[in-house]
Amino acid sequence: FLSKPASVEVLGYPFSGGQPRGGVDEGPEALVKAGLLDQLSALGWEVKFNSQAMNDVRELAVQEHDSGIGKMHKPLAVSAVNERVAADVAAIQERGALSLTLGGDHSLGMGTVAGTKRRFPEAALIWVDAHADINTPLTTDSGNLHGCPVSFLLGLEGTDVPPFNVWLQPCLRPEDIVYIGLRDIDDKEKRILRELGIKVFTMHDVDAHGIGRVMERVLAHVGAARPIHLSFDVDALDPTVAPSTGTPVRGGLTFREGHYIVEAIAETGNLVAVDIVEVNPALEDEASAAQTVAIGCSLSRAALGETLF
Ligand SMILES: N[C@@H](CSCCS(N)(=O)=O)C(=O)O
Ligand SMILES: [Mn+2]
Ligand SMILES: [Mn+2]
Ligand SMILES: [Mn+2]
Repeated sequence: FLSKPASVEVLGYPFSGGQPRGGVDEGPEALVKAGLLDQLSALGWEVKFNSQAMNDVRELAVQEHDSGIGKMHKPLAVSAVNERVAADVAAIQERGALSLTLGGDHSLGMGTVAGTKRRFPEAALIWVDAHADINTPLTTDSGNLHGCPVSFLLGLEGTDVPPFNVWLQPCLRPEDIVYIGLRDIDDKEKRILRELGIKVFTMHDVDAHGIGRVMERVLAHVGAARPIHLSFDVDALDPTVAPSTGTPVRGGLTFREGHYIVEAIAETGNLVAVDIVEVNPALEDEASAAQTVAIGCSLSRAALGETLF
């Protein structure tokens, strides 16, 4: 699906409005400072970094009178930022490049996936996460919109609200999405997942079958000839592996399981978009932050084809 020679356009969105913890907006800068762009060039990719988008989002993130609509926190900021994200990602893919989005919190998935779906309506979505991020404005308890992007993409009840519905139309079908790594799902989210028959591989499945078999099943569900959007929340990894993230949950993916997921997807040659989100360099100690940033870089390299041999 990508024109050759392969070029990757990197978007860094310093956005934290989908959740309450400061620092996740420092994720993009930390990943770039760690040398990610040079690392991707070293893999042979033509790399472009959109620093203008990074600065624009800092402004879009500040919205007046952004007190919640219903229970939602900062809906105006989340909507304004993601409207821009969708346009940026779609434009990158119109140019035949792969889009790599560095977060920032996972509410950015609303924009990145909407952008991919404009260019590739048939795209599949692989959501690697400890959480399902499928709460709606009506089911959320926290009001944090980083727990809701998938419901907006599906157009579930309660998501057809301004300002989101000004720019976002439902663009994802339940059969388009596959989850890997789930282990902290709210009761109302479980009901949604079951009612929609969404494909879910929890940590229990990873334990039972091993990551190799799980990926065979994930890719069989996706199908061999479909563009793939990978949205990777680093909290899918075990907190001992990626400690600096806002909502850590014990019992996560090992370093190798996380990388194998990405390697197996990269191997298909069908990857058109990657999100690496929820890296929060302000959390825990400096060593933990450096470790988490380094893993964000290595997952990005794996997505762009870096292999062990
Ligand atoms: N389900 C919870 C937690 S959501 C965690 C969001 S993320 N993007 O996975 O960190 C909620 O809705 O607040
Ligand atoms: Mn998430
Ligand atoms: Mn998560
Ligand atoms: Mn999180």
